[in-house]
Amino acid sequence: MSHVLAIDQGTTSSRAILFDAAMHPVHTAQTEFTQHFPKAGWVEHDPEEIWSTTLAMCRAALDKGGLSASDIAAIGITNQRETTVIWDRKTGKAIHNAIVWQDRRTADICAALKKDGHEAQVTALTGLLLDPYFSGTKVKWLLDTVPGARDRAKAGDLLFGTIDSFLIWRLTEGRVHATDATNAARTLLFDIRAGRWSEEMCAFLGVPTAMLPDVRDCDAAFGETTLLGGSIPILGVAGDQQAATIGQACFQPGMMKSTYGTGCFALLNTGDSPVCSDNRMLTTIAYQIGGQRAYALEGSIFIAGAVVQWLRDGLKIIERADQSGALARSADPAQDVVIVPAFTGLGAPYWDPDCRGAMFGLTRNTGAAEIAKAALESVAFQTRDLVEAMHADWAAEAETILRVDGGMSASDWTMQSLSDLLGAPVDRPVMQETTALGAAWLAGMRAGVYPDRDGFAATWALDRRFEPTLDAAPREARYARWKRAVAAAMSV
Ligand SMILES: Nc1ncnc2c1ncn2[C@@H]1O[C@H](COP(=O)(O)OP(=O)(O)O)[C@@H](O)[C@H]1O
Ligand SMILES: O=P(O)(O)OC[C@H](O)CO
Repeated sequence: MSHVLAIDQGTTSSRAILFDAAMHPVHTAQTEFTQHFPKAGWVEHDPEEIWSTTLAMCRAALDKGGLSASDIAAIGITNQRETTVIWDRKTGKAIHNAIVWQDRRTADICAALKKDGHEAQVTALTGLLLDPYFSGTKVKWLLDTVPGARDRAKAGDLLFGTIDSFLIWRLTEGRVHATDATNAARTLLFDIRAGRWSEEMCAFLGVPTAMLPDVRDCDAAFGETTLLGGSIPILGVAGDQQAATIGQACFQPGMMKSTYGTGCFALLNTGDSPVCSDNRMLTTIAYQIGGQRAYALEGSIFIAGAVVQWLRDGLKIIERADQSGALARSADPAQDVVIVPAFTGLGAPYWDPDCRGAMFGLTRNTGAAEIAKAALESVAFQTRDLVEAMHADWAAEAETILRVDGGMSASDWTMQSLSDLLGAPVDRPVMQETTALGAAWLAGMRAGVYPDRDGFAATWALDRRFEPTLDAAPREARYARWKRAVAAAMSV
């Protein structure tokens, strides 16, 4: 019983990571799976492939470590959030492909509800916006589109879940239909203050309550699986961005983490009462542990590391992502190129799905280095937008120190520019597997093999602190220029 198995079911890959008794990741198995794009703006996953890759990775991680079920104290699950599955209670088969969080097919439903003036009420209940990003309108679309689905759902024959619920159902072979509070908080169906499903939102979107999972704490018991060669309890569940918040030990109000993967998701812990945003941030549940709920303000940026992929695969000015920093460093400091990377619209705080990317400040001397610099800086400017909005919403007494993680946080150049443009320190931990660690800690703590919250927080270790090196005047001038560039891109 020396290890904990974390399942990290993400947007592009399924991973299983084994953590040892000292909470170190010791064996990892990972595989990508198929992305389906049936129409422009639609993104689907095959639930059977999500399940088969997840189970295969769990078995592969155990094999790599030469471990068996009896060595595993508990399983923790973390997952891509909002992605929606509806399945048949008897057969366990999904009635349609999963509709992924990136999918825009319900934009018209959202626009119509917004036009009718419903958004303020929806935000007050759920902390979210009327945007296709969230699960609620995806469930409505499925129930409206798949023949007979709504009647079957009303009769209790169909079940809804985000990916965590679907995996729990499969792992427990149909014995447990449950989710955790962080995943529930992303559905548009959950009353984040009362901590239960909102009958009002369910009625509003025509979602029968009979199909909803039981909502539990992140460190609750979610049943047991016997599919890995013996019985293992599932004792931890959190959406991936919340799991990273936990993994970064952001347990005090005012602590903030930002994860730089394909996109970027920043969460600011606001303590035990929800903060309503006047600046188009989301209000969400950061975690619910031992019956205690903490809330967060969240800002979601759609393009972060993806801008580096564009430098590599689109412009072909680098061969590998880790070359982007050196190229940016070689840029002519006299040129001030700005890139607004709105390749798929803009997320927080602008929420403009129709905006497209733009580049400003080009001269005859502009080359690959200046473009790489502007691309990396766009991530810093977008983070500054989120930090500004969060501070306007919630006047923290203490200075906010940002804890960073995700693939792009490996770039020293980007993290330094982030600190410079924020005018604040940026802390990068030694442990980069923060998302999986968050899920593993929840499960291991509940199983009694990992320390309590304070003990866990004490294990957080700094790899490097980036301190601002830019004076306030040039910093503010550059940020003002970014704001003008965004306004111009949105006006075209
Ligand atoms: N050294 C680096 N410099 C800049 N960007 C990087 C670097 N290493 C990885 N990235 C970017 O980070 C992203 C991958 O991060 P990851 O956390 O694995 O993302 P995801 O979980 O969304 O797949 C890619 O978009 C890649 O371009
Ligand atoms: O799977 P990721 O890392 O792309 O994260 C997706 C987010 O949970 C979407 O809200």
